[in-house]
Amino acid sequence: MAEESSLKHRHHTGQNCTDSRRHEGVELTSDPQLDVSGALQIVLSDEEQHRFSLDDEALERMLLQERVKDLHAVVLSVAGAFRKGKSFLLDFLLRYMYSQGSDAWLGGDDEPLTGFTWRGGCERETTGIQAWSHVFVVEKPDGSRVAVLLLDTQGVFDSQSTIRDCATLFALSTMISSVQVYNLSQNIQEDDLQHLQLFTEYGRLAMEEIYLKPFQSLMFLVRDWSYPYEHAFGLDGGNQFLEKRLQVKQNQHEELQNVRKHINSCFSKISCFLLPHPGLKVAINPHFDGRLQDIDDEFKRELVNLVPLLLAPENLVEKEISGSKVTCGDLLQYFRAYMKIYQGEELPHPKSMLQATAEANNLAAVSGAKDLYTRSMEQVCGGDRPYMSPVDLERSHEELKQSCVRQFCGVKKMGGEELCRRYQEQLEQEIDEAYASFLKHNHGKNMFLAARTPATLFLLMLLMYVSSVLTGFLGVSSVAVLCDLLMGLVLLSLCVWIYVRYSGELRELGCFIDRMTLTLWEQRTPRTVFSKLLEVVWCRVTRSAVKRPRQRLSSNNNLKKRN
Ligand SMILES: Nc1nc2c(ncn2[C@@H]2O[C@H](COP(=O)(O)OP(=O)(O)OP(=O)(O)O)[C@@H](O)[C@H]2O)c(=O)[nH]1
Ligand SMILES: [Mg+2]
Repeated sequence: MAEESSLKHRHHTGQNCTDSRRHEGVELTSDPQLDVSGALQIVLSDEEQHRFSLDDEALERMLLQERVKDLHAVVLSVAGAFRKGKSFLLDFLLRYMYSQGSDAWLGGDDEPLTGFTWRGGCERETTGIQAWSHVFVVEKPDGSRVAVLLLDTQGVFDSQSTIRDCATLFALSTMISSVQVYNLSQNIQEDDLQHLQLFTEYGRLAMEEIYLKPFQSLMFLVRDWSYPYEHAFGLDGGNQFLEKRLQVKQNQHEELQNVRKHINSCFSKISCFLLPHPGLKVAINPHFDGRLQDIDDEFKRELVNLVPLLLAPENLVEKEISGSKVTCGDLLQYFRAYMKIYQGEELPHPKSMLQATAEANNLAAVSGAKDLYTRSMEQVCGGDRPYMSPVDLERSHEELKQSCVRQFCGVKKMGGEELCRRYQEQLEQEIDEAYASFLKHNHGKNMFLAARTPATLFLLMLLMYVSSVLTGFLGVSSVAVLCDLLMGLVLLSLCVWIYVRYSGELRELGCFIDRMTLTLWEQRTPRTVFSKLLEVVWCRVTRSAVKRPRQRLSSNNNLKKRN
């Protein structure tokens, strides 16, 4: 515990800026609400729920101060993997901002480094997004005044964050900043580019309007660069190296080309700076507290070149959204809007490479097996096949379902048993849904079922006609007229139904008539009438058939008797 506290160099109070100083181009006025400057936690992370929230009040206090709220904002953020010296670097940027104009901005040899919390050790330090509470007001060479904000972000790929957490924070800081420093160690690896592609795509997805390029300036900052004999330290060497790394070549694999094209299409300006190793005291001494005397000269030399490149008044890049410059007041609104999108559930969840690949494998296998089922069922009962008995259809479905599931299980897939079982259930469900649709289609081919509506209507008409004749004959003319009217209505419905079936128009009306007749059919009235009629006719036919032989028999008997 004691060792841990000695490792930490917490400097929350940072530089007290209650004094009013003015150096070339930088104005440090007293801050009435934020009397002591420090790191302000503007995005808080909920470890258990893996959710982020905005400290609206803190952000409002910072961005809506009278002296900055209407000034165009310059937002510099540092993001990248955890434990790679991001907060450490930001503290040098703070030193520059507090003492700009002075050549000795780097500070005294035995001055501990203060500002954003940094420390040695292997566990992560910064969480969520922190902003330096003092917003610097800088006068640019053209006379305009801008507000400069510095952001420190949680390092990605720590052992407690999901890919979605990392993507959310990286995307948020890229969307909000005008200059994003992508802090890398030793080299620019392909996975660094792939992650940048994933995170920026996640950011792009959340932006409503995309004006040419969604993000502004990106600087790859390669720490501990060990190959100065190939590409010299600094910006020129870095840009040469980056040009080589981001080059799209004809003979390159499409996957490599896509990553590069994507990164180039996302940022208006991309640069790279190669920074030397700061020395072993910085890297491994647990008592190192940031004193310049413990840092290698070469590192300090390059730091003096790097920091003004980012923060000198002539190099400041104002934040633009959809092509127009954004004030600190506007920035607050954008921050709120972006945060809301990431808190919602509309965006897809970025996944780890294995999980995404495993899901893709399983989905492809599901799709292949379902295709096989559909093709085979088309052959059994497709559109050009005649009506099939439902029992036979169900038998074919069961057989095909089993063989499709077998095919799905036979395909080699990543992700293990559990994932495979989940996708097998999905396949079975999709097959069952497809079967329900085939069943309906087959049902529709049944001629008798198709003729149900006209048959019912015809029967109704006949019924009305008979009733009308009978009641007319008995002298109940009002009922006879009612029957005639009903018969006319049924005839009209029949004509409309035929028209709908023929033209394909007014389908809603056709469905309504079908529903009505189906209700009647289910009431069994027409069916009963129809079967009764059949019964009567049948009885008459059979009775006359029985009578005739009997008559013949009795006349024969009579003849016999007479004889
Ligand atoms: N090798 C190396 N170490 C550095 C460099 N800069 C700083 N460090 C050391 O890296 C360690 C971590 O520094 P931090 O600034 O806290 O790192 P961070 O990236 O902010 O870490 P998280 O907040 O956990 O994401 C400290 O011990 C620093 O002394 C560098 O350029 N190279
Ligand atoms: Mg940090």
